[in-house]
Amino acid sequence: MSNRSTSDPDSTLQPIKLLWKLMSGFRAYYGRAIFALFVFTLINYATPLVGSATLDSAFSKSAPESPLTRQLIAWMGGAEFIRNHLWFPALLMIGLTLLAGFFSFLKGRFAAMASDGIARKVKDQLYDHLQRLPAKYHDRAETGDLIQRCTSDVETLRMALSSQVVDISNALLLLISAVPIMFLLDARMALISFTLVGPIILYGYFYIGRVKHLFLEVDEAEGQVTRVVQENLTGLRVVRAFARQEFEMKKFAEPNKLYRDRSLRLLRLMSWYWSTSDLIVLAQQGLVLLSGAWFISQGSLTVGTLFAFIMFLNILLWPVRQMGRTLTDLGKSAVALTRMGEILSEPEESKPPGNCVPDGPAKGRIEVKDLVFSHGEETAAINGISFTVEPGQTLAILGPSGSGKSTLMHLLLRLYDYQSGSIQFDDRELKDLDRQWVRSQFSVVMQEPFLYSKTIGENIRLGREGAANEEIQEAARLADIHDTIRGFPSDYSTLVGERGVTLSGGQRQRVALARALLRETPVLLLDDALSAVDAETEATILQALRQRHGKRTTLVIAHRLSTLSHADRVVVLEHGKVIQQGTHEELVVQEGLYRRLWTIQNAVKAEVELSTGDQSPIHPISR
Ligand SMILES: Nc1ncnc2c1ncn2[C@@H]1O[C@H](COP(=O)(O)OP(=O)(O)OP(=O)(O)O)[C@@H](O)[C@H]1O
Repeated sequence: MSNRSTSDPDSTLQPIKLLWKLMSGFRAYYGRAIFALFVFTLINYATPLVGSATLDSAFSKSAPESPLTRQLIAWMGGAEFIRNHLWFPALLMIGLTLLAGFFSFLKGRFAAMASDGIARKVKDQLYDHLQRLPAKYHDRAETGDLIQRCTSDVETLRMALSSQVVDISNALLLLISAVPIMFLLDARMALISFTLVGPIILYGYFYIGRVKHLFLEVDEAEGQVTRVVQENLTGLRVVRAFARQEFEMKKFAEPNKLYRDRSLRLLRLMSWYWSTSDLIVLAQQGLVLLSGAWFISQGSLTVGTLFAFIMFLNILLWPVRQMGRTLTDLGKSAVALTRMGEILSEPEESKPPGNCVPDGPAKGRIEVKDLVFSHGEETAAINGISFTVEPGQTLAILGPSGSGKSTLMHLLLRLYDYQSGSIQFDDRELKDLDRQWVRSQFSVVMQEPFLYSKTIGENIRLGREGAANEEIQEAARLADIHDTIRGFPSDYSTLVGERGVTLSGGQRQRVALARALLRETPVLLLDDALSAVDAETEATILQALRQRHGKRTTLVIAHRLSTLSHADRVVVLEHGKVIQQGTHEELVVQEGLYRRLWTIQNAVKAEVELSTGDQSPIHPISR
């Protein structure tokens, strides 16, 4: 995250603190919303007071006891004038209601401007921060859960900020301002009116406190549903191929049921809350009505004052009763905020101040010495590897599955930092070099290349922004994919993915290779990058790469010896250790894994040639 310091890596930001921070830049909008709310509240109170003054002027012979009502009658032209011009208070009340509506609109508008702005900002920050988190974080994070935090949790927060913040201010403002006005009107009635307000608020507070944990549980259950759907959609083909639909449906039914059960439980508890608080509100209104009627019959209260109290209660009790729901939603928002805070408080990929950015491009010399790295507690994935690659040389890396080949590539890219030993890049320790600079010196084709839902041309251009079309085509030619692209309906403008062509595994690898070749960095890393390409195409690509030999350092991981045999040097890994090292010619005469693989692959080749009668080499195993 750009504006978050990395100095407090372990602190999980408190929701309130985080919210305050997120609100920066938008607090003025809230100020305006609260001002509009204040005016709205004042007008809201004026309407019943005008009604009360009108009723007392029309029906009461004597002047009302309340000095507030007397003053209001005087402002409105006196009891006589009001009695003879009833249209005037009617118009006044309509005007006041319209004005209240206008300020209510302003309040909503400013609050929405603030909440939408904050939601956008927090989404940007989350996205930005996720880009900067280390590979280790993404290794253990669940994608579905992250998506939920960045979408529905942000939406929960947005809703809270657009309505709940204003609702709470509204209720507080109403309560604070109602007390003096109601006491000025009639102290006895004011006391009676507030009898049950305290219990309503306390009841809401304690009830919500007790069911709060359920909000988190419902949220977690929703997260599980998202996770299962996301996993299922990602692996849809595997599910179909293994006829696992039945199993997947059961797998989905479980979290779905859990979500339903928890939501229902929450709903049940909340409906208890709502009905009970409704009962208290009704009891409060009944109490005011009954005591008002009693005081009127005793001649100690005017009809106008009772009217004003009934109106006040209507204005006051609704938001006070609503406090329960507002607190409920605030509980949800606090959970959502905490979940977002957990992401935002994750430390970014470290950027030690000592890391340097050398001038100009690297030469591409790599010297690895006694390198040790483990992903966690388990045995080291890289366990004391040493080798050297001179600038422009090609190093091939071979080894059984799980021997640490990809991990080695990831260490070179500084996706992880090694625990001991050293990697010298152009005679400087890799750990002392700026990560971004290191990555800018490497082009990489990963084991499972990722292409965006863009056009093929745009996907290749990602290698170098601003590359000319001719350069893109040249890279595609080198990767032997140019003719295939030409055959697509829209050439290089053909979309990849759901809305366009579905590329085969080999085609994807070649597009990714073209992207890496376009980058023209001092080092090229190919992590099993041609595994899905047929042998003939592979030979063509290797031939093209050989012609560029010496221009850039190349590290190539592969299982086919045909891919590896042209390398200047081959390193054979097993269990994270180098078990053999040398040129193809040296290794092929040495006892060991390389020779065994060589024999097996040659035997297979010979068998294929025999069965097809084809005497030409399938692919150039020897140089
Ligand atoms: N992100 C990770 N977290 C934990 N362990 C990992 C991670 N990535 C790899 N490993 C473990 O590290 C070891 C080396 O894995 P690596 O992917 O480097 O092997 P590889 O030689 O590239 O295998 P393959 O040829 O199958 O791609 C394996 O035991 C693997 O389980």
